[in-house]
Amino acid sequence: MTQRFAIGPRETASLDTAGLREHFLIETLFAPGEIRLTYTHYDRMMVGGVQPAGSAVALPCPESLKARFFLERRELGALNVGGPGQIVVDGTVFELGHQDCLYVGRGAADVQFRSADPAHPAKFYLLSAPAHAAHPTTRRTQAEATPVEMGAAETANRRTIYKYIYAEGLQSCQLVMGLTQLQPGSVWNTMPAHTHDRRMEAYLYFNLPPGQRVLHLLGEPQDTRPLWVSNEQAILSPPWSIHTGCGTSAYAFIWGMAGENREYTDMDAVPLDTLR
Ligand SMILES: O=C[C@H](O)[C@@H](O)CC(=O)C(=O)O
Ligand SMILES: [Zn+2]
Repeated sequence: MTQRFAIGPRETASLDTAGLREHFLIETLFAPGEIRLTYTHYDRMMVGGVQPAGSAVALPCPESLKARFFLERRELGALNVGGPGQIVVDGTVFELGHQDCLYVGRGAADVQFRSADPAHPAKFYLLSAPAHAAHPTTRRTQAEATPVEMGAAETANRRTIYKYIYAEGLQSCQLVMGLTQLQPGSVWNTMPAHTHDRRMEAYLYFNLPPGQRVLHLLGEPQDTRPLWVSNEQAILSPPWSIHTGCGTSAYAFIWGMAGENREYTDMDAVPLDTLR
């Protein structure tokens, strides 16, 4: 498990490209047969990926958690961006197709990830936050995640938003999680940009065609920095930072948050003409 310390706007503004990438980019989330976890000190959110191959991969309990099992004091959101798979929680099997989501509540002692077909593996993107209560382990399929259309072709940001874990959806302590798919020809996400200093956020960019990239923007609204991101890489967004991006083609991303509340609409929009 790797670790990322929380840094503030002043240190961020002094970083060069390599420094920005070291702090805010997670380059590899998916490797065959492996689970990869990054412990961030932004709201203690853990960001990870697991790509089961021929056999099941268990959710480990890293020593640094000082816990008896991973979810002893945590909750987990898992969203499948690969082929069909299963998550087995204390013996109960949940089938997860492409872009289906499972919320796993505090207290689950044994969590196993499986691919239905190792030749077309499942890829579960994982977010985990500290939890003070046990909410039921529940699946929400993409079909159940009521799509909302946003943006317009004229501003190159027509996109569909699917919400899974949030105040009106799957219940959690802190976690908020969903997916945004850009329409063909649209390239801008989350524009106008916003902050929400009550919550950190992480993005996993995916569904990016080979050779295409996303130029992600972070930083304080009046002091922004670019970060070039490839398919299936994740970025961390501190609570004080904007998080927006422009692709060289359409793409999708999973957004996830932890912090003070679970209201999807709690965002402080930044007027476009004030961005620097
Ligand atoms: O706080 C909310 C998050 O930044 C995302 O949900 C934004 C997003 O998916 C979009 O506008 O496309
Ligand atoms: Zn946001």
